[in-house]
Amino acid sequence: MSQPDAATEPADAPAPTPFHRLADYAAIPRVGGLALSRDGRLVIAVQTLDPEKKKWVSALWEVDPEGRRPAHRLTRSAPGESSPAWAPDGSLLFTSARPDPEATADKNGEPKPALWALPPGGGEARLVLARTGGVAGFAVAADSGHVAVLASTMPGAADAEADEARRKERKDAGVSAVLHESYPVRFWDHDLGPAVSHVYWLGQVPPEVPAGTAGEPPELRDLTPEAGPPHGAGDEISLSPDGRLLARSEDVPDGPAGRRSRLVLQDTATGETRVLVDDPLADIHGGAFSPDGRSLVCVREAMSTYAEPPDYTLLLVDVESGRASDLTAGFDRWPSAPQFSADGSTVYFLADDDGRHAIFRVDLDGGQPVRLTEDGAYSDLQVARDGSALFALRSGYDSPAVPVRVDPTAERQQPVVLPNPGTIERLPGRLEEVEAVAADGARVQSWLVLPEGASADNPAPLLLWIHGGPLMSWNSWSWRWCPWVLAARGYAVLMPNPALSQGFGQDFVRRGWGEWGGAPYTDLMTAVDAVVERPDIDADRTAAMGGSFGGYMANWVATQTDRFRAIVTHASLWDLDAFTGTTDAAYYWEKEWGDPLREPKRYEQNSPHRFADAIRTPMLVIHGDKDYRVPIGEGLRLWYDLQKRGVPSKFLYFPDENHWVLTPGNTGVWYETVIAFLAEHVLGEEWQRPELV
Ligand SMILES: CC(=O)N[C@@H](C)C(=O)N[C@@H](C)C(=O)O
Repeated sequence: MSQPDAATEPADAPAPTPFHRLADYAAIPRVGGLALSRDGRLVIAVQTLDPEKKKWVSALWEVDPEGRRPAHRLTRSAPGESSPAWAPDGSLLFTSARPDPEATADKNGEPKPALWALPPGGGEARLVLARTGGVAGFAVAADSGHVAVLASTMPGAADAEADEARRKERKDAGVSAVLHESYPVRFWDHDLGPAVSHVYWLGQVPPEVPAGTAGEPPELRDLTPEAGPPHGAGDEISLSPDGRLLARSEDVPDGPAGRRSRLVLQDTATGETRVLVDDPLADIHGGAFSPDGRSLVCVREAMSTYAEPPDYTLLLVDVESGRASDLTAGFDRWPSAPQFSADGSTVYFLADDDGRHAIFRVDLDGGQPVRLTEDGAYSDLQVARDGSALFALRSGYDSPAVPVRVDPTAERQQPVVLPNPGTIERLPGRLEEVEAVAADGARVQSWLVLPEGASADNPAPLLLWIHGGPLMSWNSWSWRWCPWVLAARGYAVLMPNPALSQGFGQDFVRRGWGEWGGAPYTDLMTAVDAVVERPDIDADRTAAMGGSFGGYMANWVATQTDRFRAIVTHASLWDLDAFTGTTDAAYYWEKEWGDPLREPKRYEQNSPHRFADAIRTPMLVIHGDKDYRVPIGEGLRLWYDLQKRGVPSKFLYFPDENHWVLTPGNTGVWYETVIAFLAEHVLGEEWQRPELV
């Protein structure tokens, strides 16, 4: 960030917390990604600012699983390292776009991530595998150490040379066009095709060659030669512990312009493929093998329909017969990320539950899932091989993600936080959990961040933050929407989980299904009504903000009420019909809303653009041009509609950001512009235009 932050003290005075100055905030190390070796070594990925402060770069750090010693850094390079996974011999595999010190000739073009290995005893990392299109991911067999990799490959290219030649041919001819013959054509922020993802068998990681000797590139065998557009072989793979089987979820057509995923199993020696779980009414994904390799646990996501939201359950699948049984029948939450216990008798998984994203355990011999953790949101769950512990990353509104150790037998526990470089010493305020009751009796749970000093004598202005999805919930730390940055500037931030939020049961989702402007909106207002009654909140100085679906809702709020002094809407849906036809996965939305030509009702009832004339509240519109989830047309049309109507408004446009804002500089101006806009309209201060925009 190049700007001192206007909302704080002089640049040389020490700030009370890193949230008071945006430059300090950008410099907080960010933990993401955790891997546990079979002998209990733990590694995390940590992002820090590069020396020019132009990007966050990830490096691998080793963490003491006992929590006695401080974490220490294992890797260092300008492009960074990510996706760590341990091989059974104790070497650490990871991906990195770092240059190969042994390379004799420079291959032209953008450096792409390659597969690297750090030897078991430490020392220099060495290059294992590079591909022109990069290594997009890999899986390691837990016992045998065999490796399979994901790499994007040009159509018809039988080997790496042919792939490279085809890419070069297009480049030399100045061709970037793609001819599509199937739907979809984009994903989040990138085009699909002409190269698609393939799964290659690498086998054992080839031994290191003596320094100065040119080693042969490892031989790869294409396990998915038929992989075709749009998604190729997919991006989720796992290997059986002995490396003999590979499970992956494969994308298949589902009616015209529709897709769903099924689980396929491949013999890694012969390449022979069979469909293991295929359900025309569900997406199947996330397959994980049992320690004996005889079973798989995966997620079944019952597809939504016009009448019903999706629903999730875990399937236990017999690898030999393909017989599947429901492991979480009757569990009214949405399980994800399943993993077997060390002895194969239990499955651990994650699920949203009451404003948390908790770790659960379910035994294979029956019984209901048991919640192991009390507070917080967990990810990257790893099971110790001796069954003694679970390791994971934990975040919440009280902490960004940090590595923790969890007792696999205790219920509703607080985990042990392991020493790491990302722990925050002090937050600029305090966190409360609050609730309100909607007109139909439904409980609406919220998180409330209060700034230091908020009291009846000094009530804090209030920001309503609306989460995206909409099938999500506020429960985990976000660097992009961090309430503490606003708390450091004196605001209270309310983060409610209204109808459609996950973790409150299927009926709570049903309450808002197909009626976004209904219960989800009224629940939010119920949550605000309850909080503004508090003496430490200033009911008169309030604003509403949201991104993505949260942006949709911010727009809807603007059309329904004048109670807020300002609205901030980022990557927002404005005209639901136009959005559905241009988002990257239209079929996802048409299930809920119907075909806009044949069933226009839900579009007409819920599309904010139809009520544009009612908007009086000043609005800050924010959108990234590379957003293919909520295409830029939504932001442009909203902005035009506001300007045409003379609504006081500003448009913060990011020509090269996607659905999120990912670079430190742009993140800085996002916060600066939001803070300046709120200061003008909520605090009544003079408009201070951020210098760099
Ligand atoms: C395919 C799809 O649209 N998935 C949703 C989870 C999604 O991306 N929603 C966006 C609009 C959001 O609110 O985050």
